[in-house]
Amino acid sequence: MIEVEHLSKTYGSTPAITDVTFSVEPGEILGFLGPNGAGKTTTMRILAGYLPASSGTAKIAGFDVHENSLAVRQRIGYLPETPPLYPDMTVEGFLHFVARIKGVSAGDRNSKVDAAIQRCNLEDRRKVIIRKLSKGYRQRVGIAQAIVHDPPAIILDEPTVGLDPRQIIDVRNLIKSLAGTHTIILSTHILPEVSMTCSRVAIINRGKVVATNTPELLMTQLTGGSGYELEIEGEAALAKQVLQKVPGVSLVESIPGHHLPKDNRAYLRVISQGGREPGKDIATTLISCGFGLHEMRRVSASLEDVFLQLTTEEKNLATLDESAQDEGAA
Ligand SMILES: Nc1ncnc2c1ncn2[C@@H]1O[C@H](COP(=O)(O)OP(=O)(O)OP(=O)(O)O)[C@@H](O)[C@H]1O
Repeated sequence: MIEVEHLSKTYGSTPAITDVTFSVEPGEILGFLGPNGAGKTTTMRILAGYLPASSGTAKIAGFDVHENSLAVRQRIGYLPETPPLYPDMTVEGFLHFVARIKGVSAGDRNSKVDAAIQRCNLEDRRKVIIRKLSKGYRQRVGIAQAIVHDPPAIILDEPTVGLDPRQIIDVRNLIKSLAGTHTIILSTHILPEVSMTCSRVAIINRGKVVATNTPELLMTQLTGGSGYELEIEGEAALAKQVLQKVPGVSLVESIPGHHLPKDNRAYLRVISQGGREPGKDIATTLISCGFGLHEMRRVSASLEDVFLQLTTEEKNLATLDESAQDEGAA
């Protein structure tokens, strides 16, 4: 439904995205995950037809976003980072207006607006002026305007930013309820958003897609599904340096919330490379370098570990990409 191939965008001489390739199957929710400045908004805007790419192609339902932008706009709903709302209109009035400009016929407008209002739980606010709505409700109106013409594809750019925890849950549930009947691409820098909402994830870093897969398979592939938590005696920074050199170790990080400088203890998480079991070498290296080892246990790696690893290391991670795997299997 959404096919992006070798997409690049340069602002002046600054590359924002480089050779971005991914696809989203019908009914799927793809999480487009990356840190600030990774290139998420740039990609979303190109897909929505608001920004021309410097090179490469993007197609939605078979239509090129650049060459057939009108056909594409009829088939997508787009929620930018800041929802495009008219604050002096009522919710209902605004959705009628959007339905009209999106080409919904006069005869269909009432039923489409009602359906969007119902889907986004806006029944009790339909007559309210938008400027009087809370941020959470405005976001729902933003999603309602994206789906009012019932497009097959929906593009959501950071849909839960600035919402309180309750509103975040509501908006995530709403997005999940749209899957199956819609194809969704959702950009976010928030990890739990991806594991809770998305069936697949593309991780983007510094303008490049560094991995694409289901959240579960990404974790397994990258880490072999395992890591180790350590309680050691000695200086954390030094221990990290030493452990990073152990063969089979991919990432060493401090465990947040554990900081007891008084007794000279450090709490570290070590993530192994896929299929490697460096536990024995970790223990012997620590002991031979004079660290005390008070505890060492195996833990499953989290998506957070994967994300950190992919976005903090300068590695060639192309082998983690599904397409690269397919090629390998062929
Ligand atoms: N209009 C612009 N002119 C010049 N550079 C830009 C412009 N828009 C974005 N950039 C740069 O392109 C890169 C990608 O930005 P983009 O907004 O796409 O990232 P993002 O992943 O959406 O980040 P965030 O989560 O902070 O919104 C950044 O380095 C940014 O500074």
